[in-house]
Amino acid sequence: MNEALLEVRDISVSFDGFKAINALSFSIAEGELRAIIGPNGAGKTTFMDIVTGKTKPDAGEVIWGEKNVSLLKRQESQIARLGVGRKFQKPTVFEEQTVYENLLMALDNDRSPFAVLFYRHNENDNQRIAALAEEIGLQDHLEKRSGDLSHGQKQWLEIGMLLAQEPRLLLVDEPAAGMTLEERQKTVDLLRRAAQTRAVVVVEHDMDFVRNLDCRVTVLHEGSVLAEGSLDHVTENQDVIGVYLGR
Ligand SMILES: Nc1ncnc2c1ncn2[C@@H]1O[C@H](COP(=O)(O)OP(=O)(O)OP(=O)(O)O)[C@@H](O)[C@H]1O
Repeated sequence: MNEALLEVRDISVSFDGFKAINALSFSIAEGELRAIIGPNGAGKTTFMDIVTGKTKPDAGEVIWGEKNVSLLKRQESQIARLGVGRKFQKPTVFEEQTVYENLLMALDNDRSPFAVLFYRHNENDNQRIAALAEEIGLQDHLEKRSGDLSHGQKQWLEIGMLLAQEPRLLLVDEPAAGMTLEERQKTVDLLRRAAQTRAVVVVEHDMDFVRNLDCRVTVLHEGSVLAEGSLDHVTENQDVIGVYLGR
């Protein structure tokens, strides 16, 4: 019986002989908020690529959910349907559409082609969109063209679009990049709120942001876990200090 929502076991991957991920093992619990930090090239993005099926490791296992499903045998689209959502660094909202329309498109409505043909906005969708907009702090911008949103607001909209699909695990890559201080604080609040009902894994370089997330931190270095625990705990670790100061 596997109690973790996601477990990576002893995974390795090499690119042209260079080990980007080296016997990496760790797990994420259901509903957990986790930050992953580490210097450039530590393997953070490659880890996300492996979980989402974009990159297949040379060795190891990636185990998902209470049924211990192996994600390595699944394609990217199947992994997304199993409940893994990924937020890339650059926002990719539909700029010409309003906030409302972007959220509507993202709703995971199971409609037959026939139903789509006769689709009318229904009260249920409207309520879900209102709740999502509230969750991402865009409730007063529903009719705004998405291209006119600030960088931070676009990022929140994209997070909202991912939440619309009700993932059990949300992977977020460097959300603080390019944000104002105020936007960062709102993003921290948003991610902490999101993690109340699902697991959220945040890759981030900004240490103030990570501190404000106030969650367990995993430090990656050369494709393995170097340290894990609270931010205070890992920043006192001599190996971590050495790596960050460029030993
Ligand atoms: N497709 C690829 N082909 C060759 N090398 C790659 C590939 N993807 C990643 N790498 C290398 O693997 C190592 C790990 O990269 P990765 O992007 O996962 O690190 P990271 O921790 O996300 O770094 P950063 O903080 O800079 O985003 C790097 O040395 C990178 O150059």
